[in-house]
Amino acid sequence: MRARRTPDDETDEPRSTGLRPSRRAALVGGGGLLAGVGLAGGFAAGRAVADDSTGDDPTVFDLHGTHQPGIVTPVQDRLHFAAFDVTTESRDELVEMLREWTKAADRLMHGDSAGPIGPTSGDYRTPPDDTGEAIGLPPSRLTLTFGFGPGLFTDADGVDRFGLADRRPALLEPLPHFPEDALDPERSNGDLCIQACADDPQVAVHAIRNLARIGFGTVRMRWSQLGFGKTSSTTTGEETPRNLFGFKDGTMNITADEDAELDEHVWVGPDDDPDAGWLVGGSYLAVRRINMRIETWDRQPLGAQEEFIGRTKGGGAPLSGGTEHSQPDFDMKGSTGPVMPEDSHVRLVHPSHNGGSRILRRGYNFVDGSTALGDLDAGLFFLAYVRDPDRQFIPMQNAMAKNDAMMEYLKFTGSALFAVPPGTRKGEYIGQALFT
Ligand SMILES: C=CC1=C(C)c2cc3[nH]c(cc4nc(cc5[nH]c(cc1n2)c(C)c5CCC(=O)O)C(CCC(=O)O)=C4C)c(C)c3C=C
Ligand SMILES: [Fe+2]
Repeated sequence: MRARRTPDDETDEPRSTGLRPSRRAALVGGGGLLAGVGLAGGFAAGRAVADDSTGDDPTVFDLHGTHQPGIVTPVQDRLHFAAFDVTTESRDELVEMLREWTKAADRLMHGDSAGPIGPTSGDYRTPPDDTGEAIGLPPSRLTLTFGFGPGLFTDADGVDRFGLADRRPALLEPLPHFPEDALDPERSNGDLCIQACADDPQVAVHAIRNLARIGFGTVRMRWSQLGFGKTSSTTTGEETPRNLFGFKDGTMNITADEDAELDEHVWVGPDDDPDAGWLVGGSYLAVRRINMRIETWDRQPLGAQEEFIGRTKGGGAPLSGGTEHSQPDFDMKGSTGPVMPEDSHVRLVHPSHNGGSRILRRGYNFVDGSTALGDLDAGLFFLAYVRDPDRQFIPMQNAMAKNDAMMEYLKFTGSALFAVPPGTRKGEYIGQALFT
């Protein structure tokens, strides 16, 4: 077994050898696999279901498969999400970058350096092909999920940038401006996106940073968002996580074992869009950066907080009774009206009030420092995978924006929609079917 590399080791290896330093190899057998990264809870979750992790190592997910990782694979606790603008005008350069991203993503998810040389080997006169901050860190269940925004197909003037316009999915339109949106253009939209999730934030940040480095000259990062504390899960049998309002979030999420529900609500089907056959087996990702006015929320009585949500704060049961996973009874009458208030969140977004629609949520809490007024710049970075944004996400968001009592405590500051291609087959590059 290799010992962990330290700066002092560097003189042991001749430079420019092309030896491939593996972050993982540096740890396996070194007694340090789990050390210091707080993985215990995440591991249990990862093992609870048949997941897409590769081989015997539950900390490694496979880039290759029917669907991209990072959608139904068990939700890790940390996020770095990045949206990019494509700056090149060359389709060949764009494709070449996707090839390079594919190779790097595969390496990174295995806990290897982003490039074959690594952060501390190679020619002294050239920049390393990995930035180094993940040396010694395990793969940490890193998943990298890639999406294509509307602007990749046609620009704001309708110009077909890369000969892809006739393959643009009909549903891939920028999200509309919803009532009460207060969007920051610098936190919205983008031609490409990468969702990096991992058990260790440094691993997620390292992945985004290196993919951005590889894309230099072809793409420019438009905005990015860090998240901590998942607000939903895709696995059963684990404690439901909580959002920054203190409520259990993700109780009724679609889980990885619900194959029929995933086919109905998440994966794009073969007959969905004749122009977008390349997207079959993929999905659409709706992104919303939602600031939560937590200081004001914290001054609301417990009973009012529960009425805003429609669930109890402690156990997460519907206000109509039962336990966390009981279905709400929307007809149950209280002394002043329905026990599940007409303007409560779960009533408005429940499938029975949305034509049977469900969505796969994969959001994260965020805190980005504080505002000039002394409030936390905090909230929920909402990520949802859907088969049809027009029928699923948009009506739900509209119902919420117009009628949800919780809106008083929310401010929507970022928004984007991406088409997420299906999984990458071995030997292919991410999204290849779009370009061939
Ligand atoms: C447009 C979709 C949704 C947005 C935006 C949204 C924001 C948001 N949600 C919470 C807190 C909770 N949401 C809960 C359930 C829930 N939320 C949505 C959709 C959006 N939420 C759905 C589809 C559901 C599930 C409904 C169901 O099937 O019953 C819950 C309850 C627990 C749970 O089921 O997950 C909470 C709590 C916040 C704070 C928020 C914006 C910041
Ligand atoms: Fe919600």
